[in-house]
Amino acid sequence: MDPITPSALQQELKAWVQNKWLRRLDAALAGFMHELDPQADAAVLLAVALLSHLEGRGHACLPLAQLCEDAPDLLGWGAEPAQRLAELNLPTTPAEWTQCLAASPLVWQPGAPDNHSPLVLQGQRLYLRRYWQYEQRVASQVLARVSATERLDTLALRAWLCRLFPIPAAGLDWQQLACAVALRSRLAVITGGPGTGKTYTAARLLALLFAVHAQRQTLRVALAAPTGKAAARLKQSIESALQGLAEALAPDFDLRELASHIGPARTLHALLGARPDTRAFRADAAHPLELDVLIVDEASMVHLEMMAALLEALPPGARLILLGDKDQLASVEAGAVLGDLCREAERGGYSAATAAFAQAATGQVLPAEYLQAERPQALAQATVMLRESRRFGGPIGQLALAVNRGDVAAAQGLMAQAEDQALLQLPAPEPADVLRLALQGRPGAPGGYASYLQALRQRPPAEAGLLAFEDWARWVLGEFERFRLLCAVRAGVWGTEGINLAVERALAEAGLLSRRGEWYEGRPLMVTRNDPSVGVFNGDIGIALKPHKLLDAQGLIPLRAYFLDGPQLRSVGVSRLNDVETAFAMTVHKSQGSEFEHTVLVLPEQGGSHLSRELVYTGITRARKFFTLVSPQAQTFHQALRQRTRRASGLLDLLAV
Ligand SMILES: Nc1ncnc2c1ncn2[C@@H]1O[C@H](COP(=O)(O)OP(=O)(O)OP(=O)(O)O)[C@@H](O)[C@H]1O
Repeated sequence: MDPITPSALQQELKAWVQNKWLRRLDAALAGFMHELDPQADAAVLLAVALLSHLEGRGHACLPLAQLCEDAPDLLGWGAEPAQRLAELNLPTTPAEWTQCLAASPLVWQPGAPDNHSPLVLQGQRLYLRRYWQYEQRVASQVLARVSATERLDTLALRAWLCRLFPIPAAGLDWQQLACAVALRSRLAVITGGPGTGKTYTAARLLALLFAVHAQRQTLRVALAAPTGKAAARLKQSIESALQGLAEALAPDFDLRELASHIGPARTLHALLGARPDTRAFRADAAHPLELDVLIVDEASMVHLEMMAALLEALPPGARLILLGDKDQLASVEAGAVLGDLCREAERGGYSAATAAFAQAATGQVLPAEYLQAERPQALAQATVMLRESRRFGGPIGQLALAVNRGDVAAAQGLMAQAEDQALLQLPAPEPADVLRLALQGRPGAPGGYASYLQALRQRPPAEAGLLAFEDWARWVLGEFERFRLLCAVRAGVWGTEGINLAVERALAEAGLLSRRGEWYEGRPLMVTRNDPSVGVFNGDIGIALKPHKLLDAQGLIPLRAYFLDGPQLRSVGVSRLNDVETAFAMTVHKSQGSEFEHTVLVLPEQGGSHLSRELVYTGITRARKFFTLVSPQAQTFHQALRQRTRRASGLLDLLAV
């Protein structure tokens, strides 16, 4: 049978869009490439559509070997689209694919004269040129930063470390090792599960940097995170940790005074200077950030494009310290940079030189299992995984570990231990059970949204003044953060859309909210798009409240959305908010960087490629005290645990030096 023609392929792609196997954008991109090259082979056009589809699913490239090996798995497709793909009679081996792509004028292969074509074929990976460039930039920046190691006075370093870690750890002290290792290079990656002390370690590292820096008074330090909430949390934790360390470092220097110069923690968008309607930031290689040390928390949420922009905007001499949990979900956007950077973190992979340095600086001997005699990688020498959780060792921590291992039996066993109220799996749940959880909580974990609704009703009288109003607003926002419904998906009765509507209705019917139209006092909201002109960023969570005594021309009080950044309250008139959603229920993706006393994870009835072990792990690790699993079908939970997310990327290969 002859291969499909380009025009027949366009018809086929249209049908795939109608069947929702592809996005409209994916077929349109293939059409655009056909216009650029009217002679284009159908296989090349199909590769473009699949590449675009994969980019929409978070992959940085189309890995041809994987496409030939297991297309349904890679594309997240069921049997029918996979069958239709096979019937197109197009290349079936990576060699056939690369031959066909390499012959196309739409494709450039590094090493050949650059024809500025929109696609790049690097080995057996096809990229949109933009993503190929991001990967190249990230890899070259990372390697340059980890390769330039500083010579340090290990004796002095050891003395400082003893003061910063006065209590010897029971086993290997990875936190101390992380401080020592991170001090050597201009990029350090510190990963670990929740409560393993990433921020605790970063604060000590910062104190160490002040200690060893010749001009500590002028050291410019900045803190940032992908979301406003995570940034505020980082600032608070670092600040209080530095306060606590001041005694240990006095009288050599005044850490409190140095810490007071650290500016506010910002979102990465704000730090880099996001501009409306453009991908470019104000800060870039030509206009670098004015700082010497940058600590970025929740780095698992930093996507490839953002990481490339961040690394480029950092002056070559500045240090970057990335903190994050490598096992968490990656960002919605393409790339899983932290996961790629930490792929070998569990094994250590330290060279003999790093081990000798670590021993000299900390007195600890790295066990042989963490050493790599042959070809140790440069990045591994600047990466440390923290392994002991300080506040997460209980049942929730054990459940997170079981999920991370994909151990369904252990996870089910933990949730079945009825005597432990921290964990619960609702048996055969109905949508009404989710409403009950939202209104009342559950045995062992009472409350739900009741406490925030109670706070809402206790607004101080206007005469009590602005400060009383602000305290109340902080209280309402704080109470709201105690409980959250997290969904794996958006659509359907078990998705955020269905649950938000149902909860709003149930609370109104119970007389707990008076809901008139879209905006009502007490509406919890999440910002879904950055809007620097208004000062709100994707992922910000707020609550609509009547402000303190501000009447408009009609004598009405227009609602404002209030947000809490640490202790800081900020507000925006709701009419200025264009992209917001109600936030009684939010997706697990959007919950990253937040923690709630009681977290309820709601899975959909049907499994699918959107469910993964990383998603369940991320949901569980959002819970501080109580976790409830709502899985309408038991096998959905099992399927999720069996499915690991591996995003296609060439970063691992580029970094393997
Ligand atoms: N070595 C240590 N000794 C005493 N307390 C510690 C130590 N390491 C961490 N902690 C404490 O454990 C708690 C968790 O630490 P931290 O917040 O730094 O963890 P984290 O990994 O940043 O957590 P998250 O993933 O939630 O951001 C904090 O209260 C911290 O002070």
